[in-house]
Amino acid sequence: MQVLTENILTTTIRQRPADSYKGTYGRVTLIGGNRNFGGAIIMASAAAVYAGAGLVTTITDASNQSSLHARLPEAMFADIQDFTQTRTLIRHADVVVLGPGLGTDTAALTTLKQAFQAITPEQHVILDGSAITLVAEQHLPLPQAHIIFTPHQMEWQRLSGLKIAAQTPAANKQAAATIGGIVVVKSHRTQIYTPTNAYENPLGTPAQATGGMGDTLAGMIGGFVAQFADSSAAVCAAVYSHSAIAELLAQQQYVVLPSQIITELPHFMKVHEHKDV
Ligand SMILES: NC(=O)C1=CN([C@@H]2O[C@H](COP(=O)(O)OP(=O)(O)OC[C@H]3O[C@@H](n4cnc5c(N)ncnc54)[C@H](O)[C@@H]3O)[C@@H](O)[C@H]2O)[C@@H](O)CC1
Ligand SMILES: Nc1ncnc2c1ncn2[C@@H]1O[C@H](COP(=O)(O)OP(=O)(O)O)[C@@H](O)[C@H]1O
Ligand SMILES: [Mg+2]
Repeated sequence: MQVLTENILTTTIRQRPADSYKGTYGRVTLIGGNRNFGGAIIMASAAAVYAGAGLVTTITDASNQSSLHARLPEAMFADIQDFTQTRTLIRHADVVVLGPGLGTDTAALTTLKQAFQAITPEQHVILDGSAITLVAEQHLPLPQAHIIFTPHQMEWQRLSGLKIAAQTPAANKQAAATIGGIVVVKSHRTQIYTPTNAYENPLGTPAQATGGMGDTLAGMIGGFVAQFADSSAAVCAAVYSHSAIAELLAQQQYVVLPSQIITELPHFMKVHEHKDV
């Protein structure tokens, strides 16, 4: 298990080329947020925008539209019940983030199945929260794509069948290889399993133990993967940045809110971008 260092930031976060436009930095489509969990998809969407994704579209319950736009006018909105539009928006995306606040009822399951049908093999798909629970409980076949799972330990138990106490690095590595893709097993010391390597994030603080912290990470991963070519490095850099910002804020705060991490992200990325000398 390789322990991540600050090096992952400077090797991954590149200086923006002058000759570029929003299309250069990727289209991210996020799907989630039922009537009760609108905050989850808003935080994930904001994290993707603040991480630097070029274009962000949020597909969510119609009841979340005005809060999304009040909070994040940079994001476009689509109604989660409009499957034709959802299919088109997925087709046009480079990265799809599926699951924050989606819920696990019949409507959520239908949305997830429709989304899976629209996904194409070259796309990067981040499966988080409810999407992982539904895949595990409904034994859903996964679409062909570059899939990144971001389970917390209970979601990882549902997906891998490994009880939390049995989630050792060796067992996790084997389960991740069987499932395929990249797996981010979130805990107070998050581990990342890629097809070729395993990494441990040495950072993180209990000040992060608050609802929405994982939704925020899922959106950050979406934003990083949309911009940086090496997707394993992009995932590692997003995980490291999320915890590093939290640790910085926790020097002065008892609890760190997900939205504070989002606000701090553009400055943090500027400080740690690769400098051409
Ligand atoms: N503001 C919002 O709208 C929020 C929406 N959320 C959404 O709510 C849905 C359900 O997610 P939840 O994770 O709350 O519910 P889950 O039922 O999936 O998981 C929580 C359960 O897992 C257990 N658990 C064991 N180890 C854990 C660990 N290391 N981390 C977290 N839980 C652990 C908890 O004790 C609890 O019983 C997701 O779609 C999520 O995105 C949550 O993110 C909370 C905030
Ligand atoms: N004690 C802790 N130390 C370090 N990181 C933590 C701690 N508690 C939670 N986190 C981090 O917060 C996030 C929680 O994710 P998750 O449970 O999916 O949150 P939510 O679904 O509420 O957004 C993960 O990135 C996890 O690593
Ligand atoms: Mg979560």
